[in-house]
Amino acid sequence: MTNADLTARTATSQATVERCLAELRRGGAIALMDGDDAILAVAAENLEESVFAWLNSAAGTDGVRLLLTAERAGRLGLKTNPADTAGGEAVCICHLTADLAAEAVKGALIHHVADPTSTSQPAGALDTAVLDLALDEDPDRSLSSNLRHGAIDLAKTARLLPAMVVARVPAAAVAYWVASPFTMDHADLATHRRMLASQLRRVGSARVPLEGAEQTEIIAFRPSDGGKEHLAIVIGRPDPDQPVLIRLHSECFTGDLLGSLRCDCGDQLRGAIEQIAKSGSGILLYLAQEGRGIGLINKLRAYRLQDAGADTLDANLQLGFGADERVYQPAAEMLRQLGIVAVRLLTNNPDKVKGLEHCGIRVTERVAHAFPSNDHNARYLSTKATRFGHMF
Ligand SMILES: Nc1nc2c(ncn2[C@@H]2O[C@H](COP(=O)(O)OP(=O)(O)OP(=O)(O)O)[C@@H](O)[C@H]2O)c(=O)[nH]1
Ligand SMILES: [Zn+2]
Repeated sequence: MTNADLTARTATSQATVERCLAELRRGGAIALMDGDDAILAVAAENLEESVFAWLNSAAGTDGVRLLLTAERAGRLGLKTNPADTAGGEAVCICHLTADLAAEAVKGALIHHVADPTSTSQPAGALDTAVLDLALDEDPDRSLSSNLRHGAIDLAKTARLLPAMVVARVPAAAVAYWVASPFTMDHADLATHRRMLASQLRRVGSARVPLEGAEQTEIIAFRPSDGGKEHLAIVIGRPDPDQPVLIRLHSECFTGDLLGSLRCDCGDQLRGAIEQIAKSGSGILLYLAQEGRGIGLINKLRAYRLQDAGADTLDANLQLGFGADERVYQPAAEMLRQLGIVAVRLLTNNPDKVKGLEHCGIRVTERVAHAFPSNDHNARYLSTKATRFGHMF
C-alpha cells in the first residue's frame, strides 16, 4: 500500500469514527468490530425503549449486556469478574435478562446505573433492581478486551457517560443490523485519538488587544476531526531562543466566563494574562478540555455528586471517568508549531509539567500560580493539594 493509499484509508476511517461518535450522542446504535466478533452499541444515557427492543432482538439468546467501568460497578455494589479485568482498566459486564431488561428500560434502571445523578425514579426500587443485575460469570461469553474498552472509550470520546448497552453479533451479520457509515473497527479509535492530538491545523488569527495586555494575538488551531479549536493567546513577542513563559489553561465555562466561585479558573485565567504581560511576553494556551477532559455536562454531574458529599476526584470516579482525562499532546503540538521547545510553566499541577515533558517540550521552571480561596472553592483547592499533589 502506498503512503497516499494509507492516508486515504486513514481519512475514511476517521470520518467513520466521527459519524459513529455523533450517532452515539444522538441516541443511535453503532457497530464495533474486532476480527470475527462485533457488538452493536448504544450509549446507556441515551437509550430509548425502541432502541433497546431492537438490541434485544439482535442479541438473541445471548442477551443484551451493559458495560460499565469497574469503578462505577463497584459503587453500585457489583463485584468485578476477573475475566472482565484482563487488558488494563477494568470494564465490567452485566447481563440484562429479557424480563429484567424490559422492566429496566421502563423503570429507568439503565439510566440510573449509568448516571449516579439521575433523579428519574425513587432510589429504593432501583437499588433493588441494580442488585439483580447478573455479572458475566462465564469466561467463554466474555467480550474481547478490544470490544469492552473500545465501547467505553467511544463513550468518553463522545463526552458521554462511560456506560454502554451492547448486543454481541458475529462480524458477518453486522451489515444486516447497522449501515456501513456507522460500522467501525476498534483500532480506528486509537488512530483517531492520535490524529486528534497531533494533527492540528492553524486556521485563523487576529490581533485582539486585552485589558492590561494590548499587544495580544489570538491564534486558533483546529483538530483533525473538525472539533472544538484550541487557542494560543500570544502576548508580546516571545523569543523562541529563550524558555517562554507559558500557561496551559483548560477551558472552564463556569469559572472563565461566568465567574463561578466553585473553582479558581477565572482568577487563574486573568492572573496569567496579567503576569505574562507584566513579564514582557509569553503565551496562554486555552485548551478545549472542559472539566478536566470530561466535558461541561459531566462536570455539572460531578458538581451534583460533590454537593452530595464526594470530593472532586471521587465525583469523577463515581461517574466512571478517571480522575483527570486530559492529554497534553495538543498543547505540545501548538507550542511546536509556534516554534517553542522550552518553557517556564505557570502551574501548581505536577502532571502538567510531566505531561508536557513527556510530549517533548522542555520545562525549565515551574512558576507557582495560586490565588486566594473563597468559601465555595476552599475544599476543591485542598483536594487538589492532598489528592492530586498540587503544589500550593
Ligand atoms: N471534572 C471536574 N472538572 C473540574 C472541576 N472543577 C474544575 N474543573 C475543571 O478543571 C480544569 C482546571 O484546569 P486548570 O486550572 O487548567 O488545571 P489544574 O489542574 O487546576 O492545574 P493548575 O495549572 O495548577 O491550575 C478545568 O477544565 C475546569 O473545568 C470539578 O469539580 N470536576
Ligand atoms: Zn473552573
